[in-house]
Formats: sequence, C-alpha cells, structure tokens
Amino acid sequence: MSSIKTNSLGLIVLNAEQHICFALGLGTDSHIQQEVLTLKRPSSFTPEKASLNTIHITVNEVTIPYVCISLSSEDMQIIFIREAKTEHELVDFIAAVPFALPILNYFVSSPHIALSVANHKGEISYLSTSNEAYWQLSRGEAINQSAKTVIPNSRLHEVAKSGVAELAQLQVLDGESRIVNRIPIRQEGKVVGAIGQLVFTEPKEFANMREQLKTYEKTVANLKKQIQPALSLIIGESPPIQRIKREILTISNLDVSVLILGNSGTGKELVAKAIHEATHGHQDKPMISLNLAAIPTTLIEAELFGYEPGAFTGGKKEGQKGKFEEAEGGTLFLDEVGDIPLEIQLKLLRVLEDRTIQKIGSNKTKKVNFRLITATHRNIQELIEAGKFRLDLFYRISGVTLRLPALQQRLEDIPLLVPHFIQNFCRRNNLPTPCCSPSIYRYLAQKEWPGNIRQLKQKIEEALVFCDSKELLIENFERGAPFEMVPSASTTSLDHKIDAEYSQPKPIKQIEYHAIVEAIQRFQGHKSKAAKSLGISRSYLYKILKLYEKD
Ligand SMILES: Nc1ncnc2c1ncn2[C@@H]1O[C@H](COP(=O)(O)OP(=O)(O)OP(=O)(O)O)[C@@H](O)[C@H]1O
Repeated sequence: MSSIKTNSLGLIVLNAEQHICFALGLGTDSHIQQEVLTLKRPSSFTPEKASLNTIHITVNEVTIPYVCISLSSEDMQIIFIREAKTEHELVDFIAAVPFALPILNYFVSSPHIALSVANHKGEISYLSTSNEAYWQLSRGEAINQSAKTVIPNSRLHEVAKSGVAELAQLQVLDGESRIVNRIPIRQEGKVVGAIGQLVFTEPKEFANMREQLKTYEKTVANLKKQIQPALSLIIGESPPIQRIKREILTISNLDVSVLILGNSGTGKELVAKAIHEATHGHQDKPMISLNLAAIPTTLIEAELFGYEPGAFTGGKKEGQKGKFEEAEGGTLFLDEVGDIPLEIQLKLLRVLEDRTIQKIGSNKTKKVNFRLITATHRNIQELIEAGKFRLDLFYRISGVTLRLPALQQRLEDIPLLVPHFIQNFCRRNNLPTPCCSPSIYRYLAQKEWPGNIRQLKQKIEEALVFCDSKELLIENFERGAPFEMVPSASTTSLDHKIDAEYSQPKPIKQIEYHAIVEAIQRFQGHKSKAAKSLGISRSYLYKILKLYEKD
C-alpha cells in the first residue's frame, strides 16, 4: 500500500481471542490493523470498558495520527477509527495525549471540581457526582430541573441564555468561599447550554487576601462609626458644605495644623469640633478651646503657658496649667487667632516649632503634643500685609486652610438647618415641636444673614418664643427684632473683604511679597534681618522679590 485513505472512518471488530472478525473503511488497511492489534484491551475503565487511543502510521515518511475509540464487552471489542488531523481541538487533544480519557474522566469525576451542565433552557443536563454529593442530591435527581431551583445562587441559566462567560467568580455559601466559572457552550455558533465549574479549593493567596480584606472592612466600618457622628454635627448638604465635610475626612487622619477662615457665625468652632471628633484616637482626648479676642492681652500668655505658684501678683496661689498642657494628646482650638498680639505670636511660633513649653515662673521645659486648629473671621492677608500677623506663624498654623461659606452662599441648606434648630430648642425647653412649612424656608432664604448660621439660629429661637400655635408662622418672625441687624461697621467691612477674598483668592506668593517688602522697610533695607524676622531664608526672600519685581 503506497498511501492510506484519509478523510474516512474505519471500524474493526475483534473477537474474544483478539482476532479480527470484521473490518470496514480504514479498518481494512493492513498498517492500521497491525497497529490496532498492539493496543491493549481496555480494562481500566470498567464498567464502561471504553478507551481512547491514538495510533500513528508512517507511510512514505509521512506519519498520520489516528484516533481509536474502543468499546469492549466480554466477547467482543469494537474499535472506531478516524484520522486525527482535523484541527479540531478535542480530536487533536485525544491524538496528542495517550491518557486523554483519564483526563476527560477527571473533569467529570473530580472531587475538587463540581461540574454542572445546563441546556439552553437552563435545565440541568448533567451534574457530576461530587456536585450531587455537595448539594445532597441522589444520582440523576437534578436532571431536567431548572438550574436555579437545584443550585442556590446559580447563574447557569443566565449564562446559557446570554452566552457571556462568568469567570473566577467568588461564591460564598455557608461561610465557605468557592470559585465558580460559568461558561457558555456553542455549537455551530449557537449557544446550546452552559457548563459550571465549582472549584472547592480556594487559592491560598486569595484566601489570605480575603482575610486581609475583612480586616480592612472592619477598620473602615470602625472609622465610619467614628467619623459619621462627627460629621453629623454639621448640618447641610449644599456643595460647599459637602466639600467641607470631605476636607474634614481627609484632615482627620493627617497630622497637620488647620486654619479655619470664615465670617462670624459660619460654624468655625463647630468644624473644629468635628475635626477633633473625627480624628482617630482623639475622641477620648481633650479639645481645649480659647478665644483669643475674649481675654485681655496681658492674660493670654498665662492662659496658654500656665504659671507656677507665685509667678505673678494676682495669679492663683497654686499656679495654673496652661492650655497647651491641657490639650495634651488632643486638640487645641485657638479662636480669633488674628487678634493675637505680636509678642505672643512669636512665643506661639516657638512652641509650634520646638513642641516644648515653659510655664511662667519656671525654668523647666516640657514637651507638648496636640493638634492645633485656629480660626479667624479676619482678613489674615491684610493682617500680614499690615505687619500685624507674622508670615512665619501663618505658615505654621495653616498646614491646611478651610474656608467656610457664608449662609448666603448655601441658602439651600435652610430647609435642613431650620428643623434642626427648632427641634434642638424645643427639646431643650420641653416644648412641643411646631411644624414648619416650606413657605417659612422661602421667607428666610430672602433675608440677609450678616450673622450667618448663628443669626439664623437666634432668629428661629426668637420666633419659637412667639409661636403659640402648632405651626411656626411668618408673623412669629416679624414680632422679634428687625431682621437686617448688621454687625458693627468695622466687622462688616472685614467680612466683605473676606467674601472678596473667597471669590478671588490672592496667590500666596503675593502675600509673601507684600510681607517681605514691609519687613525690608521695617529694617531700613536690611534684607537679612527682614528674612530672619519672617522666618525665611535670604535666598527665598530674593526669589520672591525677583518674582514680582521683574513685572
Ligand atoms: N452647619 C451647621 N450645622 C448646625 N449648626 C451650625 C452649623 N454651623 C454653625 N452652627 C451653629 O451656629 C452657631 C455658631 O457657630 P460657631 O460658633 O461654630 O461659628 P463661628 O464661625 O465659630 O463664629 P465666630 O466667628 O463668631 O466665633 C453655633 O451654635 C453652631 O452650633
């Protein structure tokens, strides 16, 4: 024979003595018969008694693989033969691997992978025994039933419908996690069903990652628990308030000083409280507040640093702890920092740089540790330019600057703020809570609020005093003091300046430039002294001067 017929099939039937008793097609070729007779009679796959083999026939130096499927009974073996060169993946696989059948068998009987097959209607066509055992089903019990009724959380029916594979999905059942693959099966381009593979053993790295994730989730949940109440102090959902809340969250985990700018009554102290509350580890630590505008200049130093017994006449006999010390481990909130006298500014700067204090009347230094939050309604830029506020101190206190919007810029928060203040007032005074219609919100939104939230709160409380019905009425607001109470002229003009500053922030370098020019004048042109007084290097001073003087 010079060549063997390809493109055809063959059949060989062997009797119990392994003699060929029937041959057809390729089976009649002597080379093929010779090879087929060398094949072992299958014994390993009883009771099926089927085997898959490959034989290779070389004729005229051309080797062709043939796939033989053999079925055996006690007295007979039937062998189907077909050429393996089909470029069909499965046939190629069988032709290439002499133990192809054990591999295929593994897929259906593996105890580690539970196999399921659904038809295009999503009905189970096959469940491997390990799968049946897993779902406590008897052999064949699931056949023809809908996949979703047989397997909890199954999506096999979806995949059989959509034709879209779902790979490496995590499935958690009874606290155990599994990896699932769901793969659509196509025949002649059409989706005819889907197979599911449930991998019982989760990769170790994956399990570790999941454990790690659980710890992160716990940490995040704890942080949320801690941060949410802190943020809930601040009523409002307007975009500027949402931005402030986001900024508080960011700051809460950073070791930075915070400067809060904003007009009177915009909630600077409240924001400082929220930062303190939201800061990890600060909830059980003190937040010490000091309004620097409210105490005489002569007492500021004693309040901040504290003093030893008998340090000065008029002081307490036993001496006093200062606010720096009281705030240990927590937050020191210095309100109206813009009002701080220059000599105290220098002392504050030293504390912030060295993190040490010395009580008045003591020669011992002590380490201190606190987060500094400062606030002012003043235009700090103008104070710096006027030489009333040190630039170096400004750098120290403004690790982060928060700018609070005026109520006028967040009128949409009125419907949240009003009920909040009504409820607080009524609860405090054991009064029934009157209802409040949207017409009140509209009425209040038309007013000017130079005193911001504080003024709104005061107006509401005043109206509640006059409210004798179940509903808060516009007339209740009109019986109180007239609305357009404007703070003193000086404050108003400053407030307007701050507003202007917010809408058109001046570049920080420009502030520095003005401060430098002012300092050089103060030191009669002596630049080194000017730089030293500002806490900056000479080279930096020249850099800023150059920046503006070349224009
Ligand atoms: N967003 C807000 N939600 C609820 N209450 C607020 C809000 N903002 C301010 N308040 C309330 O308004 C009042 C004034 O707030 P706060 O004292 O924090 O303002 P401030 O900017 O520090 O004022 P000042 O500059 O005069 O010191 C407080 O009673 C505060 O609780």
